[in-house]
Amino acid sequence: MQRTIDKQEVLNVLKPVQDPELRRSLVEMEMIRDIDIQGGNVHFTLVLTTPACPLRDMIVEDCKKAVLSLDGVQSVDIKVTAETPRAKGLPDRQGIAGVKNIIAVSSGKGGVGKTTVAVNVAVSLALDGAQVGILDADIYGPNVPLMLGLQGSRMNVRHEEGEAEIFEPLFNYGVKVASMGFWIGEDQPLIWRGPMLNSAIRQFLYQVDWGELDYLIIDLPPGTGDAQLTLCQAVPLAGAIIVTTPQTVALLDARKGLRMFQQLGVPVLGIVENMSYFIPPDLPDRKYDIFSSGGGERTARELELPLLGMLPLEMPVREGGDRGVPITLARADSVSAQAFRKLAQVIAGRVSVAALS
Ligand SMILES: Nc1ncnc2c1ncn2[C@@H]1O[C@H](COP(=O)(O)OP(=O)(O)OP(=O)(O)O)[C@@H](O)[C@H]1O
Repeated sequence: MQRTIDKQEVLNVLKPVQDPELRRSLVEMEMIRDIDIQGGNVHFTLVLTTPACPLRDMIVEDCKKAVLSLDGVQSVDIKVTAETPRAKGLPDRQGIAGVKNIIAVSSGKGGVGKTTVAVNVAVSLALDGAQVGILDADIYGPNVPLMLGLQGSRMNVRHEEGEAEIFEPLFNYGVKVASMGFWIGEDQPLIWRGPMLNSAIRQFLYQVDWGELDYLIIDLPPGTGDAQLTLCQAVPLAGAIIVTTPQTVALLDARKGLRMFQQLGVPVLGIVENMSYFIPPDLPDRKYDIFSSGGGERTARELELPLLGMLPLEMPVREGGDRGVPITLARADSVSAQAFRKLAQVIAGRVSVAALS
């Protein structure tokens, strides 16, 4: 005879199961919902804190194991969904309605792959099911349109009675995109001066019709100038990421960036080391440390920041960027694509931890 299992029993065995990153009980965080029991078959919904949860499989396995330990349970069916929490941020900053987490991607100097990281992280989050936007604030060289296959596009502007102009973002590969390049033309050199720059950036933050977003990625210009200051002071950032390469000079630039964010009260999520090692196209199983190894780890240690990921230098990354098809889509099984997917999940995990702690 089948024993009757009740919901409370299921909740009781699930109580000790924790989200390993948040280190809190799934039950206490109300991540277990809609329990339905049909004889020995238990169904429920697991609501994660990000669609890009890095530990999703592990959490599902832990839940299954716990419920199967209950006497009389024959099968466990778990539907996994996600509700991304909203970043806290300082009270004097004005959030963007509908946008839960704003993440700035920065670098101390140009050419380290900041835009490549921003674009591939955005696409990776979208591939995991998140609602994602990217704001190209790199006014001195807006490369996001090129890398997302939107070169030459223009943003539509809506004028509503008595309202400010509203810009409609473009959309490609699951990502909403706004770029200075859609406005001024990618090849038009522009000299931005303080107040003009300030108002352009504010328009891009608050007058783009972003809709509902789990993550808005901002590709900052390199360095620590006016644009970075304006942005960091305007919106409540969930966090900033500093992209570096392994050379020792990069450490100095990274430190400057870190200081700026700290002074502005912006949490730094960690360091991303790009071009960590080289994978030759004809020998994809080989790895060469061209810039000396361990630079990113050393930088992260010295700055007391986590190293969020190490990305290889691989030709298809540049080719994908130039062709407007990010490596995460163009060569989804490549080492680089896998590294970007993992990086995006690590970032999403950190953002959730920060929002809920
Ligand atoms: N991991 C990588 N492997 C191969 N090529 C890469 C990698 N990362 C970036 N690149 C290439 O290096 C060049 C510079 O990258 P990117 O434009 O992303 O840098 P950036 O830091 O945003 O530069 P800037 O801010 O000066 O515009 C691009 O051609 C890009 O395709």
